[in-house]
Amino acid sequence: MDARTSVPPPVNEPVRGYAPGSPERASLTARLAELASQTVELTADLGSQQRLPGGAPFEVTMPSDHHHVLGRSAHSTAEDARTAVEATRRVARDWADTPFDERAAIFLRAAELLAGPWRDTLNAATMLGQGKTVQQAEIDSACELVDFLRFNVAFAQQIHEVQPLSSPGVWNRTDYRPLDGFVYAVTPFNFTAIAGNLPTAPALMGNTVVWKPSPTQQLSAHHTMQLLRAAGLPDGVITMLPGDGLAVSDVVLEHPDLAGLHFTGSVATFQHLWQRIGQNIAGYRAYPRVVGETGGKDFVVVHPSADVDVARTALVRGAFEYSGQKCSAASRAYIARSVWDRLCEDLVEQTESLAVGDVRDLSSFTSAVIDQRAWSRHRDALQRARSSSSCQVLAGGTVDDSVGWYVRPTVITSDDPADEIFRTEYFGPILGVHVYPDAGYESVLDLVDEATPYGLTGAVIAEDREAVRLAGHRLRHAAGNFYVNDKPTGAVVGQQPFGGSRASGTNDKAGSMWNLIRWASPRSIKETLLPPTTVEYPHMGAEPVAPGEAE
Ligand SMILES: NC(=O)c1ccc[n+]([C@@H]2O[C@H](COP(=O)([O-])OP(=O)(O)OC[C@H]3O[C@@H](n4cnc5c(N)ncnc54)[C@H](O)[C@@H]3O)[C@@H](O)[C@H]2O)c1
Ligand SMILES: N[C@@H](CCC=O)C(=O)O
Repeated sequence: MDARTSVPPPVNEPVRGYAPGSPERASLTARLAELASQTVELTADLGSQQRLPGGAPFEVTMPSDHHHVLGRSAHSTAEDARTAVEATRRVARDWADTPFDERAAIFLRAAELLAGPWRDTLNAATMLGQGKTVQQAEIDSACELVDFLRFNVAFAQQIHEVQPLSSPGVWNRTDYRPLDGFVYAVTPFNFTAIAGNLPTAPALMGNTVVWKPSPTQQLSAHHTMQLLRAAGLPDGVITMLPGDGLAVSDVVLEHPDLAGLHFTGSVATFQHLWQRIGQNIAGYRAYPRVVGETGGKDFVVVHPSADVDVARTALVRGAFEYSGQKCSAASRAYIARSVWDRLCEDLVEQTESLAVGDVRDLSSFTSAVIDQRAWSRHRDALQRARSSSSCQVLAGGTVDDSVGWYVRPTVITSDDPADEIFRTEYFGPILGVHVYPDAGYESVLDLVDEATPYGLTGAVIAEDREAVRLAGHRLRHAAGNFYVNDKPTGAVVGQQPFGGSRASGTNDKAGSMWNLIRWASPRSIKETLLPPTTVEYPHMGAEPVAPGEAE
């Protein structure tokens, strides 16, 4: 149990604008040029040693210029995984015994370093390596990660403050122990903040962590690890294994000390990892906690009363920022006929005019998709849509891989609400639109609810209060993050705790105390201050003798 002081009240990190002529733009541009001119060795972090893993090599390239190599790494082998697990196990007890305040101070320092001197490095690495524009990098690798680091400390303190009642003569306490083993954090390519949060949240709660980032996020993962070290994170508390994770999972998921999986990525990968844990369930010392946030097919419902400009902005930003590579991206829209008649032309024109280009050109609205696999998936989806009699490509629809993995922001309408554009998570810049008759609002809400197995994010655009209420009610389980008159993306830590249910995940809400509690195993302690010294209870005594009654 830790003695506790109070932690600094968290505030959200302000988003910088990077306007032409601003000092932040000059300093970021210089760092972009530096990182772009280097080829970094992207090592594994195995506690006391940082070295390349022993498996097949791979390169991290720029999505917007795929001939440009930013870093070289290698896939981690089973032997690397064993070394990483042993490194975390060696320090587990010391870390668990480190007072909360001291653990918290490391992550608070990391937040300040990132908000200040490390900001350009993480932003530049995220822009170059993951194809984010400056705005998208800033809200992710700077602000959201700073927020996770700051707010989690405050949430952890809130958890520690939840203590039981004590009756007279007794002192009851809850000891928020770390889990009885290590946590496996497996993270996606698309958010540097998520990749940073998944290992640090369990570590803050006193756990040690084996972190397996996505190969396409390895450049910013490398810098995140360096940042944590600069903030004072001891060797082995978080170990990091680059690569595809196949050999790593063979070791980690079979290890008796596996105490938790903290995952974000696709449904298929999550279900595969959970199945493997299930298969080995009798082989663990304690039942592993499984937390996973996965895919989405996120909706925007536009009511006849909607403001057309609000709808257009929510659709374009929601669907095409970061080329739709957010689990929260708007990828299916249901638009009332009367609104569509006024919206269609502007939506198409605005989509066609979006600047799509190299992330180093700060005037780009968005850039390329992450890699060849994503690019091919979009090429095939667009070919299918073009040849389908029920689909009409209204904007975009073209791809180009000559320099980068480019897919133009695309709007496709279909009369068939069962078409795959309304059901499949392409994870890219394709927005499916279904136009419904104005009188069909209630039935369209049922359609939205039932069309996909997901339940991540969604939005309703309406001026009519009853329409908003109805959507909120009918779509209660269709989205874990529900937006009214806004895009369905851009959740802010501490303001809109993030996560969905159904196929979209376990809904443990990253950036909230509900997530952190999953990384604690509470122990109830009862201390009796004046303990009893006799066995008998009052009911066992002899009946009192009535006055005058013979004994
Ligand atoms: N709900 C959310 O909060 C959220 C946030 C971001 C991304 N996502 C989802 O993530 C997906 C996109 O990310 P992605 O392409 O990186 O997902 P992915 O499932 O392909 O990969 C996720 C991670 O799993 C790893 N992985 C795959 N197989 C593995 C194995 N056998 N053992 C160990 N690791 C393994 C990958 O290398 C990567 O690190 C989309 O479906 C998106 O919706 C969800
Ligand atoms: N939290 C992010 C999405 C994360 C998924 O990729 C948002 O709200 O847009």
